[in-house]
Amino acid sequence: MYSNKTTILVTAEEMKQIEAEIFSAGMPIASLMEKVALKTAQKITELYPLNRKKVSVGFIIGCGHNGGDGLVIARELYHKGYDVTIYVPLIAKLKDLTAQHFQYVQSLGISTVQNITSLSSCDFIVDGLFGFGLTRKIVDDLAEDIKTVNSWQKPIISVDIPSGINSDTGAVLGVAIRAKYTLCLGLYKKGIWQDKALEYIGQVKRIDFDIPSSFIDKITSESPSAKLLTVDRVKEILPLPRHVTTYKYKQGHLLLICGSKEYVGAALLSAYGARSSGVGMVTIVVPESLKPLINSQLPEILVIGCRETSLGSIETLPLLDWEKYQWVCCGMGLTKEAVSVVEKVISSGCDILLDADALNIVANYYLLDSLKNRQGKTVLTPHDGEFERLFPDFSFVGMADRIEETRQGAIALNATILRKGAKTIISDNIHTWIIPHGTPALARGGSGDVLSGFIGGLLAQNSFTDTINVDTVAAAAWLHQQGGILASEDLSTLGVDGVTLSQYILKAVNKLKGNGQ
Ligand SMILES: NC(=O)C1=CN([C@@H]2O[C@H](COP(=O)(O)OP(=O)(O)OC[C@H]3O[C@@H](n4cnc5c(N)ncnc54)[C@H](O)[C@@H]3O)[C@@H](O)[C@H]2O)[C@@H](O)CC1
Ligand SMILES: [K+]
Repeated sequence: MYSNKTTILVTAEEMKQIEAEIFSAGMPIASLMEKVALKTAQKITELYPLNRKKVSVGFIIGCGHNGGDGLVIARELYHKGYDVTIYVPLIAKLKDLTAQHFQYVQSLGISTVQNITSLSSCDFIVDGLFGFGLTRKIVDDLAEDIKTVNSWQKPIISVDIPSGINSDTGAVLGVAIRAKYTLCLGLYKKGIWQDKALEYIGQVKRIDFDIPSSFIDKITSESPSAKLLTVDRVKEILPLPRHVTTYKYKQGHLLLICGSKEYVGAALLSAYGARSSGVGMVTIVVPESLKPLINSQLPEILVIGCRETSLGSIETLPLLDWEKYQWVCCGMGLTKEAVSVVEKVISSGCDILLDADALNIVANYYLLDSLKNRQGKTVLTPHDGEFERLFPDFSFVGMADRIEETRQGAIALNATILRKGAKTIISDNIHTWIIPHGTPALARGGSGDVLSGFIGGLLAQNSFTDTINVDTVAAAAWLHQQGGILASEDLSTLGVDGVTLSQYILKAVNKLKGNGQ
C-alpha cells in the first residue's frame, strides 16, 4: 500500500500543527531541528561529495528556524571538511534557537561575511533564508541579495522550500531563489507542486524525519489534502492482470464522439489513445466523410458516420443505444458548431468525459446547470484557459491556489476535473491527485486528444471494478506523462507527436513491474 506520509501535500498551517503535535508529545524543538538538519546535511554530502580538492559552500541564513536548520547543516559540513562560509543578513532578528546555533558556529571559527558577494566564489550555495514561515513580500536589500545569488548561476540547494516561494500557493513573494535542489523537510509543502513554483524548485527530494502517521492523520484527516500519485498506486489502479476468462464486452465498450472536417486528426488521435488503453470495444461517431479514413487507420473500431454541416461538423447524432457503452468521450475536434451533440451527450444519463470543444460549448451555451444536475458520472479535462471559461461567475477562479481552485471546480459541477498544466491536477472534491512528473514534450497539438481517448478506455474497463473514477483518471494522466517522458528520452523533446505518444504510453504500461503481464 502507498503511504499517506510520503505523498501528502500540506499547507504551512497544517505543517505547523503537525509540528505542534510532535512538540506537545515531548520532542524538544532543538532535538527535532538537530535530527532534520543532520539528515539534510547527509543528503547534501551525497549530492556534493568531498573529493580530493576542497569543496566550498556558502550559506545564506534567515532569522527563523529555516535559518536554524541552515546553521546546523553548516556546522556538520564544516566538521566533515567542507570549506564553509556563512552570510546572515537579518542578524538582529534571529529567533532564540537560531541565535544559539549562530553563536556556536562562530565559536568554531566558521567564517561569517557581511556581504552576499563574499559567497560568489563558493562551489555551491545552501539557501536557509526562509521556509514555510515566509509571510510577506521580500523587499529591499534582501531582494537584491536573492537576485545576486540567482545571477551567479551556481547550484543552489534550498532547505525545505526555495526562499521567496509561498509554501501554499507556489507564488513568488517579490523574488525567489532558483534552486537546483529543494530538500523538502518531512512532508511536501503544497506550494512546491504548484505550476507557479516550477521554475524555482529544481529537483525535489523529501527528507524524512519519522513523523508519526497518527499526527499526520489527526491534522489532515478532516482537510481535503492533495497527494502525489505514485507508481505503486498506478499499478493498483490499472485493470491488470486480466481475468483469464474475460471477453471483449467485459473489458468495456467506449463510445467516442469527435472530429470534423477541420479537425480530422483529433478523432484519429483520440482513437489511438483509446486503442492504447486496451479497452474491449471502441465505437466512434464522426462526420460521414471521416468514416473511410478511420476505417483504414483503425480497423478494429466500429465507425458510425453522421450527417454533417456545410463546414463539416456533426450536424445531429443518430439514434444511439446509450446503454451499450460503459463510457462516452465527447468533444475532441468537434468544433463549436456541434451544440446539439453536446446537449444530447449531457442529457444521456451515461458516464461521460467532456474535452476541448465540448467544454467550450458548455461554457458558451450555459450548460453548467444541466451538467451539474445530470444523472451519470462526469469527467472534464480542461486546460487553464478552458477551466477559466467554464467558471466565469465563480469567485474561486483566480484564487491563486491552483490545486484548491480545481477542487472547488469539481464541487461546483459535481464532476471529476482533470486540469492540464505543467503539473496535472485531478480532483473529485474528496480526492485530489497531483502528477509529480511531466514533460514539456507534450506541449503540442494532439497530446490532449490522445489523453481523452486513453482516459475513456481505462474508465470503461474499470467500470467493472471498485476503482473510483478519480483514481482511474489520475492513473491515465500519470501514464500519459510517463509515455511522453519515455518518448522524449528516445526521440528528444521535439519527437513526441500524438501517434508516437500513444505507442509510448504502452511502453510506460510495460515498464510497470508486477502488472500481470
Ligand atoms: N515543521 C517542522 O516540522 C520543522 C520545521 N523546521 C524548519 O522551520 C522552518 C519554519 O521556521 P519558522 O516558522 O521560524 O519560519 P522561517 O524560518 O521560514 O522564517 C520566519 C521568520 O522570517 C520572518 N519573515 C517572514 N517573511 C519575511 C520577509 N518577507 N522579510 C523578512 N523577514 C520575514 C518572520 O518574521 C520570522 O521571523 C521550516 O521551513 C523548516 O526549515 C525544522 O527546523 C524542524 C522541523
Ligand atoms: K529555504
